[in-house]
Amino acid sequence: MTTTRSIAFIGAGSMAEALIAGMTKTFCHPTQIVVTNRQNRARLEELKRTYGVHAAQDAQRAVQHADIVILAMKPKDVAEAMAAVAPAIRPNQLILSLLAGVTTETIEQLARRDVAVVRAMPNTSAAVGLSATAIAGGRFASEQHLETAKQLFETVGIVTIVPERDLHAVTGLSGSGPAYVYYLVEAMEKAAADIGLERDVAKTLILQTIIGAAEMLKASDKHPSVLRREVTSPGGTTEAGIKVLEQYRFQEAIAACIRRATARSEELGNALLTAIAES
Ligand SMILES: NC(=O)C1=CN([C@@H]2O[C@H](COP(=O)(O)OP(=O)(O)OC[C@H]3O[C@@H](n4cnc5c(N)ncnc54)[C@H](OP(=O)(O)O)[C@@H]3O)[C@@H](O)[C@H]2O)C=CC1
Ligand SMILES: O=C(O)[C@@H]1CCC=N1
Repeated sequence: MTTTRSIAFIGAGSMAEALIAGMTKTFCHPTQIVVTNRQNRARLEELKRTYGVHAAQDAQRAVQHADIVILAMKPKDVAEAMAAVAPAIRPNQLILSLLAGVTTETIEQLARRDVAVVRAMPNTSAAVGLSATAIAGGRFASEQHLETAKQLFETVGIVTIVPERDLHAVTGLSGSGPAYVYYLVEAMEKAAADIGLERDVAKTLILQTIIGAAEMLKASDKHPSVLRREVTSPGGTTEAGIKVLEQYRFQEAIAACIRRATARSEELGNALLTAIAES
């Protein structure tokens, strides 16, 4: 654990909290972190109480004293947030952005300085230390900046470094990915109720089925389609069930979903650029 870094969060929502929970275990001491937001003072106090971090209302001051500035507001709010803190940004800082769709170039532009920016796409499983995070460096980010970002995100799961052009796809795949799994679980729970299973029993069975399948995928070298076939006895129940999924074009629906989420990431970045150009 380093003793020299100080970290300012601009935005104190669910992703900020998930990161703080991980970072304060091995990356830094809670007192090295200061959290800021737009207006919700009670939320800052809550984070202060829970994790022992500092809470501040003056974001510019928080940024002035930080080595790492973490942007954790929604993409639509970043221009306003950066306008408030840009005067305090120094060239030797690292700006770490969690924002879906927003490029490092846009962040550099909003910072009004040649500053190191690393764009990251974690997911909400960071809250339990199991995020799948991808990161990419901007024009002024060095190997060392990427390494620092990697270490930071490793406190909440696994980290892979990708070219920035891949981050829209990563966002559509693993950034939004937990929601797809939850949607499947919702569907399974509804189906279980329809076929008359008691709610708690169904919930336990579904959860263990998901965990078991995920562990199998992790432990085995086999392709998912092979693992699927191993469940599927000829003329059995699985075959009958999968045929229905095929009739409903399940795999096509998933592919379209991920493509659309990927395109939406690009749209969020472009919408911000338009808003900046018009302001
Ligand atoms: N949720 C997810 O699954 C994931 C989200 N992301 C990205 O992480 C970012 C944060 O998402 P999430 O934590 O879900 O968002 P939340 O809505 O939970 O939190 C947003 C935070 O931003 C603050 N904020 C808004 N405007 C400003 C401003 N002008 N200045 C300072 N702070 C501001 C809000 O403060 P206040 O309450 O006071 O308005 C709030 O604390 C997003 O950009 C998203 O794309 C990335 C990966 C996964
Ligand atoms: O839905 C969103 O825009 C954010 C980014 C990835 C997950 N949640």
